[in-house]
Amino acid sequence: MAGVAHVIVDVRTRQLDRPFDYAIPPRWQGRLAPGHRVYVPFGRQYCQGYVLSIDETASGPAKTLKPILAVLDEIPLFTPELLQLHEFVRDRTLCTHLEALQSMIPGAYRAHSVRRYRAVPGDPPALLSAAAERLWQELAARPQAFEPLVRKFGPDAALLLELWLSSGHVEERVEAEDAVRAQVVTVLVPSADAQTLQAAAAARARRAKKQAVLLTALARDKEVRLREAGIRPSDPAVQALVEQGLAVLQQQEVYRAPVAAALREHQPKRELTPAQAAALRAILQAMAAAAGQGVVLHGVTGSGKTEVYLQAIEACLAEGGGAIALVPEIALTPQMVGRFTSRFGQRVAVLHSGLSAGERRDEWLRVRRGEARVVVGARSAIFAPVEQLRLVVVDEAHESSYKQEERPHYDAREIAGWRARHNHAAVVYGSATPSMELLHAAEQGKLTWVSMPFRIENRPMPAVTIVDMREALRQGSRGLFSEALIHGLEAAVEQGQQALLFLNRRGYAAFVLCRGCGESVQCPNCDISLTLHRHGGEEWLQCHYCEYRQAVPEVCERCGEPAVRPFGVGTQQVEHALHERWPHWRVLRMDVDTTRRKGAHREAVERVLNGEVDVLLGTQMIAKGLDFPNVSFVGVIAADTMLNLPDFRAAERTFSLLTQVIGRAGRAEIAGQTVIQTYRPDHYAIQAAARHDFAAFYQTEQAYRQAFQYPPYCELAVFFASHEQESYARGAAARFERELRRLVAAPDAVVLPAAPSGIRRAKGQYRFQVVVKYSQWNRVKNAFASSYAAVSERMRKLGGSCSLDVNALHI
Ligand SMILES: Nc1ncnc2c1ncn2[C@@H]1O[C@H](COP(=O)(O)OP(=O)(O)OP(=O)(O)O)[C@@H](O)[C@H]1O
Ligand SMILES: [Zn+2]
Ligand SMILES: [Zn+2]
Repeated sequence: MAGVAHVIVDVRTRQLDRPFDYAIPPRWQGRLAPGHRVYVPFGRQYCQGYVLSIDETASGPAKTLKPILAVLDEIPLFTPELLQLHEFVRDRTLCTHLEALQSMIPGAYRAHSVRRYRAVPGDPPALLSAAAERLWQELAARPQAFEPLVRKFGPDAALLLELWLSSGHVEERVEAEDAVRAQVVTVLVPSADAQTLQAAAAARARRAKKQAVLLTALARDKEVRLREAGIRPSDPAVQALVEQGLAVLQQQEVYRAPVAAALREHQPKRELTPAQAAALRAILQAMAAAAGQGVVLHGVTGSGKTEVYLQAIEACLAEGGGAIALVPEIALTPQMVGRFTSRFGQRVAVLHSGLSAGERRDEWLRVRRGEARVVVGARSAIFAPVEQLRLVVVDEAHESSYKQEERPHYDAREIAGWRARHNHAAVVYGSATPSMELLHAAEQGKLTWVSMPFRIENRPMPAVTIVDMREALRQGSRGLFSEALIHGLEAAVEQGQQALLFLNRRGYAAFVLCRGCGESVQCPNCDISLTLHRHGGEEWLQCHYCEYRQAVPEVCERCGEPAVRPFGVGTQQVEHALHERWPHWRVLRMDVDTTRRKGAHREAVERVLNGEVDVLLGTQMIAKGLDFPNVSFVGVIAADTMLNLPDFRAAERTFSLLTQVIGRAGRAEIAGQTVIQTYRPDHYAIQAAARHDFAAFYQTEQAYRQAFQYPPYCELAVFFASHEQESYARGAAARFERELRRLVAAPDAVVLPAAPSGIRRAKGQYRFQVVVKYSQWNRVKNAFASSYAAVSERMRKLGGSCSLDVNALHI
């Protein structure tokens, strides 16, 4: 009886998207389990693979099967739950086994192969040169990997190794090595009891002081981490203790601790307000029901949602359960992470893209080993291997960053629902502006709706003034700041409070335009205008899509007029205008351009909290989730930038973003004032946000979505084809459309005609798309899968690429 493992190999081709059979070598039998990561031969190469299932009883043909070469981890990386979940992800997003599996684990767990050489005991080969002699000595000492040998001895080493391999003097082994491995430290541990150690220490107190110190430390702490103690393993004192049998040297694994992104903000546990207590009760009930129930927590900005999450998780831990809390792009929410880590300490693991690969690996491993029971993280943390999961919290549940834009196109909110059902747990979707989808699901009775309609201590919502910029323009004002905005800023800063200025566009100006002929300067690779940047005395044009840069032309490239002028305002321009007008104010700008460096975001938040900033100016990243008690004024420079995007969610996004940014004002003792500048003061999204009137916005928006059949009244799928040549991209989209129309029809699906994407060309690739509206994924998924297969492979051979985003947020 041999046993066969069904393995998904790490080779990226759609045709290989099935398990392959491998023989389980005798020494792994009974130990190998589904979810284990293994190392296998495949074709003429070696690669890592994931065991999907095992057939212990299989025999016969197993003889001819290739064997598993190694098992890469002590425990299977994938729990049985995650293996099941990968099937769901595959089914829901039409991705491959490999894509689904790899999206669940940290990138550090990607092994590559290392070839290692070992001298075969016995007579050495003829050593004809000094170099050969040295190489042989090196190999005789211990096995060596190929790359370092060649680096050390030059290309001749490769020839010699070939020669010795064929003469049988050297053996070769292929081993797997992870991209990022465990961090190990050398520790000295006692091999005698405390009494013996103390006696030995006393005996050496005079003659061998260093040994005595080490022995005392060993008796007390049971180990000495040598690097921390500033002692080398080769130190004579260490060696002496080892030789005398009093201690041994060991390699010990240590976790890398991620601290960079979190703020040490300790917040004591609070007495809940009645609204918070009611919300907590609803969550605990959902947990107790053990039926995978979902709760929408609709709490206005500053209503104290975080405290409710923290206490729900505490209850969950008290019952021995685990929890996952998702936050959007965690690097942007250092306060949230800080509140979790200061409340739960070592029981929390933090997982997000701001960590180094090593930190992420170690945090993940702490979860897998059951040492951390609470996970706080961004989108992919929804796959954290938390066992006995009782609660999933999705904070700011309306955020589009929960949807993965690349393959596999999963939505973490949906995965949260799956995991809650699978574990008989509960899921909470918290937001000040729940999405239309959440509202719809609640109306259909699929989710429970809980409201916290007031701020903590009944603090008032900020007062909002809408400024009609058309009016200001008519009255001859050309400045960036209206009278009301200037007044609000000055009032706040003069009273020692802080102000926040929001503008959703980075750079200096939106684009440059020739006044002679009306032409703007376009990116050569993309179908969009270049953005003007001005910083540190320099000026350049930059593409926000592909990062292409060029100088600002002095004359128009089309008509030759020296009339190229900037249009549209960006954050750099606002920063400049603030400096001009109020030179003594301390202004901090926060956008993608100022926060690229690791930790930059946390530092900025800290500076605001420490009162080192008068005006915080920035894009989306200052609009959400931050809790600054001293901010009394919020100004929105231009509310229309988001409204004008060609997206059916533009109104919802505007409403949500304005509500969030207004909500940053007046969160503590001081009352909040806000000013919104806009060219469309009557738009329902702006009006509703200004009046804090959720119901009004939702009613209008719902009617519109229903009339035009947009989500939540259907789902959208977008097929994308891109190619350097326009005709290929168009052709692939047309073919997909044709295939799909052949297989599905209304009412199951409405297939819209193939058309160029919003940005027709990006990064040198033409892009065409097909949008499909459907209502039940199960009724259309097979048609999608086969239409996609009919197009994608051919497109890949032509040097282009395709993608299919189902349950898409945008078109
Ligand atoms: N029960 C309580 N008593 C006193 N203060 C509280 C209580 N609960 C929360 N707070 C404080 O109220 C403030 C706002 O809470 P929190 O940041 O959780 O708001 P939120 O609901 O998440 O709002 P937003 O959606 O705007 O992020 C915080 O400073 C928090 O410490
Ligand atoms: Zn011109
Ligand atoms: Zn570009």
